Amino acid sequence: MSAQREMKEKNPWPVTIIIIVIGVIAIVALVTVAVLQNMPLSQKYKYGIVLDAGSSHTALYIYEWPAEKDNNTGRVEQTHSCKVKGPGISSYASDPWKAGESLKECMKEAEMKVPGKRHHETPLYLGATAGMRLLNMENGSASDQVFQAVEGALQKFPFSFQGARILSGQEEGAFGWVTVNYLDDRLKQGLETTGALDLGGASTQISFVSSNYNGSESPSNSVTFRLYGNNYNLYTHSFLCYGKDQAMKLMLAQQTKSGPETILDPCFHPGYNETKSYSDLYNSPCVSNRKPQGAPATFTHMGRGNFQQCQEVVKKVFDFTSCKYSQCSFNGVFQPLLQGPFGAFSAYYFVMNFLNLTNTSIPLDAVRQKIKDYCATPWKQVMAQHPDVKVNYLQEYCFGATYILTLLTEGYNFTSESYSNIKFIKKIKGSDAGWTLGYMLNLTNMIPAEAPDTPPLPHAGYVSIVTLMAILLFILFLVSLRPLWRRCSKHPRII
Ligand SMILES: Nc1ncnc2c1ncn2[C@@H]1O[C@H](COP(=O)(O)OP(=O)(O)O)[C@@H](O)[C@H]1O
Ligand SMILES: [Ca+2]
Repeated sequence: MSAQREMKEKNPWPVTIIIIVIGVIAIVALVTVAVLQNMPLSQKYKYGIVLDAGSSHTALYIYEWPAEKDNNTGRVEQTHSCKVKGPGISSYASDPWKAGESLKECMKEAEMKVPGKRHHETPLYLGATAGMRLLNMENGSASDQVFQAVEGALQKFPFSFQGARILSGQEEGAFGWVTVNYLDDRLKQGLETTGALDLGGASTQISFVSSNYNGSESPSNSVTFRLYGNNYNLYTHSFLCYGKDQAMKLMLAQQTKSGPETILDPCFHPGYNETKSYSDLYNSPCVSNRKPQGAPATFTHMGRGNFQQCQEVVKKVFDFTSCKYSQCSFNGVFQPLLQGPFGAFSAYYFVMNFLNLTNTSIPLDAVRQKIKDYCATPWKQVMAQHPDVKVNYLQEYCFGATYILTLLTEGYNFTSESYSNIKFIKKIKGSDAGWTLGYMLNLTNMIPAEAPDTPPLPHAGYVSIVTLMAILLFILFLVSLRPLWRRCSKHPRII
């Protein structure tokens, strides 16, 4: 026996150490291969841009999602938004090119925010809502010119421009509903959905799933979706002219039927006093046919600040007289039984948030009392208490809150009980509630009709199990060597 061999036989530890080292290397290699092979690919992002051309203003939203997850969704997030300066594009009817110009600043911002190498593949959409619907009704060629100007401006940017168009009221309602439920992760999990209430300036939408509605009664209010393997039969309706700003015109038209020189308006604060022009008030198709004959050029708009009386005037803008269906909301429009939780956004949120009334567990009577007190507050005092709020918004919160309450309770039939099912929201998980995200998800086919195949284990679970198994195998291996070691220690000279 050589001296070296003798050494090994005397001392088995070098062999054991080698076995352990090889074992550890094998485990590390096995786990590393398992982890790398199954790791989600490195996170590259894709982008999409949507311009919401509303009646009162335009906003740009940038969305981002992991590149390899186009079809697995639940992962699209809003990363940036930009508010276009100036009014909505429909206000540029007499100067269309300015509508295009107005978008440039936000578009430049988008160029900075989206990584350069993604510019060409980033889809860019512009959707216009009720402001352009009204302009199109009133003056089709002016609306075409505004679109030409806007398209011309957007095409100059390096994104993949997919067109500018007017959304139908149904699309606006349905995509708002998709957005809310997508962000809440309700679609993928097949959970009970949330209804969507959107209050714009020129129109308002209500959309929800009701189990007693299958679309057969009033099919024009029905939108069906198959999303992640679930069928949805959505009820949706958009009321043109019932957005906050046009509803105010309806309310003022109610009070200026006879063409008076002065009105004492219960929906404005006491001490409010402005001279307004009849032609401005009656400039929209929502009221143009009601313009009083022989009215003076202007009227003095004075505030009375009386919530109850304001509610009476506001009620008159809704027609509750006829319904040819089993049940209606107002203006003869079918509405099934309200069901489930609701998310109320856009002007619903702005107004209720201003009045600290977003908490819907406050009883309706207390909400009414708060609005009553607010409306009765003298205009001077209101202005002094809110020096940073734009006067244009400030003067309208009394009317806005009264209108919201009347629309919800008298219009849509929310009760003191079901009122608490409403949540006034601005954002969900960092993304604005509104139709834009749903619109983009739909146009990029990002919500699959069928549920995507998901691996039986999440990545972290998979890695843990592989690691645990490898360690267990190795321990088993060491244990199987135990008789060998025992022999070594009893007869250290013989292996
Ligand atoms: N800070 C705010 N306070 C009150 N109202 C607001 C505020 N910001 C926006 N709004 C209102 O929200 C509404 C938004 O409507 P918009 O989306 O432009 O119209 P539409 O959806 O009918 O085309 C407008 O009535 C606007 O006055
Ligand atoms: Ca809107």
